[in-house]
Amino acid sequence: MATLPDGALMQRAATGLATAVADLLGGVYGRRIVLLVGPGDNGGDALYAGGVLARRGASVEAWLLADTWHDDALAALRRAGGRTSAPRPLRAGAVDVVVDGVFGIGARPGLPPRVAEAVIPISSSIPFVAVDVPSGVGVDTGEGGGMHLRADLTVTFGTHKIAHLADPAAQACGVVELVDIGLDLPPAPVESLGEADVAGLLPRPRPDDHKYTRGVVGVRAGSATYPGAGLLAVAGANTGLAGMVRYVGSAAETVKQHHPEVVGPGRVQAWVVGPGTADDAEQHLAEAVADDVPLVVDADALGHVTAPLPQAVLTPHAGELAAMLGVERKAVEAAPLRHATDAAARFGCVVLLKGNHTGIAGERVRITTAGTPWLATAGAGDVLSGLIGALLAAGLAPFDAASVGSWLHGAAGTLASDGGPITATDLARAIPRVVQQIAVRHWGL
Ligand SMILES: NC(=O)C1=CN([C@@H]2O[C@H](COP(=O)(O)OP(=O)(O)OC[C@H]3O[C@@H](n4cnc5c(N)ncnc54)[C@H](OP(=O)(O)O)[C@@H]3O)[C@@H](O)[C@H]2O)[C@@H](O)CC1
Ligand SMILES: [K+]
Repeated sequence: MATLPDGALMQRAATGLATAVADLLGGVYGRRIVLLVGPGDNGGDALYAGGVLARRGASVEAWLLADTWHDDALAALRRAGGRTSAPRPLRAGAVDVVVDGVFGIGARPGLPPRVAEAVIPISSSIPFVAVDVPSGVGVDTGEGGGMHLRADLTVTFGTHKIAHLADPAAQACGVVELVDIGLDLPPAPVESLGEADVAGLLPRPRPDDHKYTRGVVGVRAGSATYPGAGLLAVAGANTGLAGMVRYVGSAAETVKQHHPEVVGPGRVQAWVVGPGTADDAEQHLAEAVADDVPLVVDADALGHVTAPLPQAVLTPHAGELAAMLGVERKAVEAAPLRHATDAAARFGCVVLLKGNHTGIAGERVRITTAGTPWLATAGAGDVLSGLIGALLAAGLAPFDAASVGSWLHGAAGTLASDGGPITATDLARAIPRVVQQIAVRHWGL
């Protein structure tokens, strides 16, 4: 900022914001726009963007929701023909868009009563565009906590903030659009893999490979009561990413019928332990740990993790993590990243907390944004643990195996779903197709 003329970054931000609003509205002339304006530069961005839109023929009114505001930005809006007005209830169709410029990266979580009173009587059918973040969310934690606004589109600047990635705040952002304002940024404490990152991390078979050099993954899952969990964990492991899959458990007959290439007990480079193992979970976990290879611990086996497991990836959902940490499920859901990080420190390993945006805590934090809400279906977690096990067996470090596995799982869900419902079996079948698309796009095969 020191090297740029005063206000240059804000002008870039406001121009990007105005363009995004115009795109959303499909035009500017004659559109009716309300700006919710707070005391800081976030309100300044909204006011400057309002000025740009007013010049292009929009009717722009600013609701000043704090005792102070960005003076120069308000003057610019006025010069362009915009006006200020008092908050009023807005019925459906009363205006075309509301722009939330109340608080940005300077926000404390929660909303003052004056803002809440202005916003509550606005019809939920009017589109909201958040400037930088929906006001009131925990910008640097993704935690929801108190009251906050929700957006259909969030226009952010320079880089994504944790609130755009981590639930529950991420769910309040709608579609997130990043405007490049030319910042030079340090390494991020939280990362989100994209397809090219996954392409760089995925194990790639070499010409001199054979099945054993590509890694063998062992699956300890399923029981007489839950043979399906064993089958689905095997389906996730048996997607071609490792050289071979072994199965150990009481669903061996069913597994053999569905997966003729899967073999029985023997040496493995990684274990998957837990899905559907019921009463056998503790013994399976003890035997897998005794092998001293990396392992995925899921479902029934999670309750038997008491000591640190340095080579493990734990894959709980919110309820399982709550039980492991002795807290309420609600507490985990309100602050998933914090609880995953706590668990990673406590159990000395990588913790992958499943959710809308899955969080992976290890040496750093990664958040998976790939996926679809259709993935919330029985057995999808079993497929994920099998898949991560295969990546461990293929030689990825636990943190990479968990985050790459989670990304592939999300992408396979999206591909299989194509906008409609899916089963865990559809999901597993789509994994090789996702890998094939990555290979074609990024490896030049
Ligand atoms: N930096 C950059 O690179 C660029 C930044 N840009 C833009 O600037 C934005 C950041 O602006 P900002 O720093 O002025 O803070 P902002 O969020 O507007 O508000 C702070 C004010 O709100 C108040 N307040 C906060 N929470 C509150 C609450 N819950 N309840 C009540 N009051 C609360 C807070 O009060 P205080 O905490 O001081 O008591 C303070 O007065 C950023 O998001 C982006 O839009 C771009 O233009 C380009 C480049
Ligand atoms: K905002």
